[in-house]
Amino acid sequence: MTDHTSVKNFHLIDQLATLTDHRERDGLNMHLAQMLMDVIKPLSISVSLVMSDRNDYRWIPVLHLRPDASIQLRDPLHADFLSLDQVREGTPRFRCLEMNLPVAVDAAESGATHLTILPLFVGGAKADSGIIEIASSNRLPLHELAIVDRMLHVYRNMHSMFLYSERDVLTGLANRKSFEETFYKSLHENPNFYASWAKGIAPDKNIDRRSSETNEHFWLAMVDVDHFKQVNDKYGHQIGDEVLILIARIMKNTFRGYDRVYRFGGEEFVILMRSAWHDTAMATLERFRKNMEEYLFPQVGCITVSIGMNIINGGDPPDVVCNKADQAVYYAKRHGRNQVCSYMSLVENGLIETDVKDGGIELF
Ligand SMILES: Nc1nc2c(ncn2[C@@H]2O[C@H](COP(=O)(O)OP(=O)(O)OP(=O)(O)O)[C@@H](O)[C@H]2O)c(=O)[nH]1
Repeated sequence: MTDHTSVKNFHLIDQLATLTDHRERDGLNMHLAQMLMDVIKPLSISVSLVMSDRNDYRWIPVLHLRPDASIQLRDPLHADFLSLDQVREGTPRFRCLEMNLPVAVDAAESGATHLTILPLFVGGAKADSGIIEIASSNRLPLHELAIVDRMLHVYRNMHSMFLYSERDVLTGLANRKSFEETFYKSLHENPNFYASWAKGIAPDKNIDRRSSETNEHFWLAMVDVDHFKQVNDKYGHQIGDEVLILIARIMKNTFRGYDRVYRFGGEEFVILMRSAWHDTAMATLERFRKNMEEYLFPQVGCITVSIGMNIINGGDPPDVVCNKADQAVYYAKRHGRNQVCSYMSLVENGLIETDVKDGGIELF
């Protein structure tokens, strides 16, 4: 082996080793793209993920890397869903996902450059899938494709390891551990929002009248299943578990693909959602409450939920926002269950007292 070859091999192994240094999923896409840029030296590398809202599947470009290091990073939580390109059958990207294989698009078809499209994960064309696109002057030679394939192999292993640690084992929803990270991320990646959060600006109680679609807010809802102990006591723990799995499914079908749904533990769930208006956030939660009420759970029949919601604003750390939503849940439980209560409205109407200060500022 020549010195040159061993230096190259060492470099490759070093790149892979640093990929496994990551302790969080964030940054993994960028590291993969940088690694491929370094080894293959293409014109550009892009990563796009599939987002879904019920049966509407769209591409969200999350990363674009060129040798001059100009990059673009986007988090699906902030995407304007309807402005994204739809996933269309028959396109090279779709074929790549469908076949789970690399697809080469010649310069004549794609414009000035050759494109090599590879599936980011294995599992076909559905939500949570994605592609990596490599633009090059010439078709990628087989030995380079083999390198990309092996790097993707390591990437996928790392990715599924992170995914496993972020998931609730029973329902497959995100777990409590991943909540805090997303909570802060959602604030950081929305400059207007973060500016007011960092300054500790109190939420505007007229928010439902003043907000516009371009000025969206984040809302947190806590969901607690009503009389769940009775389900366990009457039908057994296994049926109780099945009910929790079905509730998670109803939640996934009710909320939009870019809303985040968590199981905090037991029969408690949390939703982190985006909406410009207090009333539309309430209406979405009301739709979920109704879907629950109308669903007939096998053996058990009807199960209802009590929901408390609150805006994320005014410098509240996650535990304070959760605490306020929890107070609204408590109110719902004490006043008949099977209802959605807004912390803001309850405080405004004098139905509960603000016992939590927001970064030293009294809200109302
Ligand atoms: N099957 C199952 N049950 C669970 C799980 N985690 C917690 N539970 C049960 O959830 C029940 C929660 O009961 P409580 O906190 O008394 O509340 P509840 O019966 O829903 O009553 P309200 O909240 O007042 O409407 C307990 O019986 C727990 O054992 C789980 O993973 N699986």
